[in-house]
Amino acid sequence: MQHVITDDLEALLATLPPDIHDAVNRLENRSELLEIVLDLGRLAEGRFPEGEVILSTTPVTYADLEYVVERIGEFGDDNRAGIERTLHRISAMRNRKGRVVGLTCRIGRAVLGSIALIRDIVEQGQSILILGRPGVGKTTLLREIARVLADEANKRVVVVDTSNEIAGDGDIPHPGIGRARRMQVARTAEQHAVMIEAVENHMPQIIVIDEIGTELEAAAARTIAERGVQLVATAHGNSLGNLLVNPTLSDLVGGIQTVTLGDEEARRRHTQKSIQERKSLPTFAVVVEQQSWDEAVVHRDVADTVDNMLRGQAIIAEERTRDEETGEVTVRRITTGGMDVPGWGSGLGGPARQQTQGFTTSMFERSDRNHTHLSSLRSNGLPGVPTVDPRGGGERVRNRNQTTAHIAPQVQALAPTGTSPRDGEARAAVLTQSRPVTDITEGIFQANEPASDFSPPKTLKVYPFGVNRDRLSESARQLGVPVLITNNEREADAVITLKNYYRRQPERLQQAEQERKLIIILKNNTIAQMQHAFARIFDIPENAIDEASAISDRVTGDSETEFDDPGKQAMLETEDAIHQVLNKGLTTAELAPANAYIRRLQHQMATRYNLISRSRGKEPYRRVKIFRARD
Ligand SMILES: Nc1ncnc2c1ncn2[C@@H]1O[C@H](COP(=O)(O)OP(=O)(O)OP(=O)(O)O)[C@@H](O)[C@H]1O
Repeated sequence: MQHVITDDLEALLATLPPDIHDAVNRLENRSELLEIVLDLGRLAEGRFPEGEVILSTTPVTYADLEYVVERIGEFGDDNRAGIERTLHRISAMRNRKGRVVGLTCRIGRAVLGSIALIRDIVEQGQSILILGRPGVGKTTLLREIARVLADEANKRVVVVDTSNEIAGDGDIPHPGIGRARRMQVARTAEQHAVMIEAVENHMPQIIVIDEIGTELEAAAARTIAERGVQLVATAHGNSLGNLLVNPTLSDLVGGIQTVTLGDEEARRRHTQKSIQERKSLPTFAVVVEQQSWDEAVVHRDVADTVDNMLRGQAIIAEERTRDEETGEVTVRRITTGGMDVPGWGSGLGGPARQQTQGFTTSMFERSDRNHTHLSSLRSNGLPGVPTVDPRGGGERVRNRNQTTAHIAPQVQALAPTGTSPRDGEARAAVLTQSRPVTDITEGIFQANEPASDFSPPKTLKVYPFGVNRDRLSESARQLGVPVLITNNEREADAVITLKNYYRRQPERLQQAEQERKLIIILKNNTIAQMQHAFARIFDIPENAIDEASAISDRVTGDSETEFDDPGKQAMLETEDAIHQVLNKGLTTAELAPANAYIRRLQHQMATRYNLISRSRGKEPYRRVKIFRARD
């Protein structure tokens, strides 16, 4: 599709002194004009992607500058102003007394179709960070992403619009953001607070934000991502590499820490004792380095790329180019330095590039291990859940309280494929159905289907219900399985939940069962359990899991104890109950008994969602009940 551009250029020209206005009107390539620059005592200039043109014959005067200032909106504390209902941005330079001595008038445009380059990634639901030099078109791309997600993907999108640049000046957002909602920010310094407010008050599925630039904003971004909301944002910096070494913002891509290895470990790794490692999971799973309107380099797995960068290994990225004439997007895999990946495509038994609906795309394998795995998936067809033990009979699975629950004979578990002490009882069982749901402890099943008939799609879309999303994505990433975590229960192929939730609220999963989705039940929120479940589904050997778990645990600091934390569990349950009341038509929800401290947190959370809450009963059974506020 060719781009459709709305630029309301006339509205900006009307604010300029008449001679400059006329000079712009005489330009042939006005539709490519980026900025008009007025500096006191100099000739006015027009900036194009290719260079500048002169727009006046006499130097700019104070009167010229005042002419413009009188016709535009008020300047904010960031020295930026706009023109109501347009996307233009006018930035001022002032002398030491505050008087305007220079103006940069940027022509804002809504460019429909500019998302083409990364549309597939945006729709996958991962958080995306867009980098690029000033003026490369980041805000324009962000605006189009907001519109497409709101209007075409029907998502609840909130734009946190610090300088009113994404949705334009004035209180009514520019149609360039479609149905996305916009929150204005009174003072730039409050951007981080508005980001959090957006999540707490307006239930967005996606938050769009221009220019994450401070530590507080980076921290707010992490909080938002941890709440399972997709973030699409821009930040200063041209590349993932320079963001990583920027102390203020490196947390966005996982951050760096120095660790000291023991002598033995250093010898084994052939490294020095003091090495640099990624500190945490990146807030943004994907980084897009925008190079121009039609070119970008995409890092689809930021965690992996950062790990490789820190180990001094070559990194592999995708270079995406959009053909201006045909609109077709081409994807090339490149290594550091922009070289094609040698041999890519040749050894995989498939074409190097694939053409789908005008989109030329490659296969997205990552490391060698995953590479092998995915290519074996291709040659053998996707494996279904591994074969059920032919001997039949029941299987005893220990539940949380170390008692044993008997699963009906139709519900069969796989013979264990290894006996690593790490997984022990956590090993996921693969179950067939025809059982009262309350009999289930942990396992994977699909309603009314023999387990062996289940064949996951090429990418398994998983909807987490009470399960920690970060750990889920980290476990899939480390195992190298094609799992996408979605916020949309309907589009999911599988629902992953905890035994506790499943026991207490099976009705939540009834819809998923009716739609014959795969249901994965974990005993608790640990990476080890998640990996075992995925391993079962994707037929991954045990040693790969143990290796991957060891890495994940080191990176995330994961441990059973941390996730058995009753406080965290209680708050997850509260969030879930609130979700039920707000979205599922329940009028009340009663929470499990909890101590006074947790009850206080539960009341606070309910208040943030404008719900009423009361404590009921006597200790130790005192519990919080949440009600929908009367309309
Ligand atoms: N795809 C496009 N087609 C036509 N014009 C575009 C396109 N993308 C951006 N522009 C124009 O390029 C200029 C710079 O774009 P934009 O403001 O989005 O850049 P930016 O990277 O956000 O800049 P900054 O970092 O300074 O905020 C604007 O005039 C915008 O209208």
